[in-house]
Parts: sequence; structure tokens; C-alpha cells
Amino acid sequence: MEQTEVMKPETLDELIKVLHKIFESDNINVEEVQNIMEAYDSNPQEWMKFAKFDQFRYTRNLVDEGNGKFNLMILCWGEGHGSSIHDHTDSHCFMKLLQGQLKETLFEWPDKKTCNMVQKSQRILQTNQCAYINDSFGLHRVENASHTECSASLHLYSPPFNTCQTFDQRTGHKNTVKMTFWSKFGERTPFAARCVTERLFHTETTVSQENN
Ligand SMILES: N[C@@H](CS(=O)O)C(=O)O
Ligand SMILES: [Fe+2]
Repeated sequence: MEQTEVMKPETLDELIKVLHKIFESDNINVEEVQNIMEAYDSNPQEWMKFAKFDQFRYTRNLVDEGNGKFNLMILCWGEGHGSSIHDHTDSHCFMKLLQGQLKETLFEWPDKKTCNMVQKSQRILQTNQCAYINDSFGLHRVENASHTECSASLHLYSPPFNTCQTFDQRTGHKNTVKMTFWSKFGERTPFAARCVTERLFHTETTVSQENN
């Protein structure tokens, strides 16, 4: 696949511009995106306005809607926060560490008969590193294992999605989960809107609304 020369985005804005350009095409070169995201040296001054933490759970903060081609967001992980085991709804998922470390544990899809969840591998992602996953790699869980430091990561999902499946590690049972934003473009998502969404999802479907 054709790859434009690997350039180093000097700022987050520049990175976003390059990503827009790359995703104009329908053929995505995963390595190219990964390289470009990794080449950006995280500068907290540039992304601080998006990074809104919660005391209890990791938060998802929308940064850019990528002309409908991708969603770019900053996830904020307090000490000990983590996600459930989940899939990525047939999308590309790039995850670049902006601050701190994150532990990523990879799992096989549960066995159809036994429902067993098998752990494949585990790694620690360091600041500025960019990981990649899609459903063909399996499932993962991400955790900030630190008890003293928070972490922040920049995620790009293409195409964008707002539900995924989570899996119980012991039983392999899955749940469909709606994924919401804690903030959008630096502004906290209105409380009323969040409540309405929650009510709709709890009464009209059985989809639970939470981070995964
Ligand atoms: N995929 C997760 C974050 S992570 O644990 O990879 C999310 O978008 O909330
Ligand atoms: Fe994920």
C-alpha cells in the first residue's frame, strides 16, 4: 500500500490535520497511522483542555470527529482505573500513551462451546508508544495499574462506533454496552443529555450504559 513519507507532527493540531488527510482515503495503512501517532511527542499543554478525569472510572473525551471517518478521543485513567474485557466493533483502534503507563492484556475470543476466556499476552505501554488492535487480534482489557499516577491516552477509532461488547472473564458471557463521552471538544457533556440517554437505554433496550 502506498505510504506518504513519515513525518513528525510538531503539535496535536498538526497530528489531527495529518490524520484528516490520511483518512480521506478508504485504504488505511495501519503502520503509517501508528508511526505518525507515535512520532508526535506528547505535550500536555496541547491536550490538557480535553483531559477531564473522574474519581471513579476512566473517562472518554471527544477531541475530533475526523470528518465522519474516525473518532479521536482522550481517555483519562485515574489510579487503578481499568476497562472490562471488550471488542472494538470491527473498527481499527489506535491507542497512543500521552502520559503515564497502561497495562494491556490480550484475550482470545471466548470458546464457543466452553465459553472459556484465554489470556494471550500482556504488555506495558509507555508514554508516546502507540498500540493497535482490531477484532481479528482478539479482545483486550486496559488498566492503569499505578496507585500513585494517572494516565492519559489518545485513541483513534475508524470507522467510529458507540457500542461494543464486554465479556465476563469467568463466564465468557457478553453484554452490549453503549459508550458515552464525558466531554466533547473540551466541554463537559450536559448532565440532562446523559440522563435521557441512560433512561432510554435502560427502559427501551436492555443495553447497559457505562464505560466498558
Ligand atoms: N476501547 C476502550 C478503551 S480501551 O480500554 O481500549 C474505549 O474506547 O472506551
Ligand atoms: Fe479498547
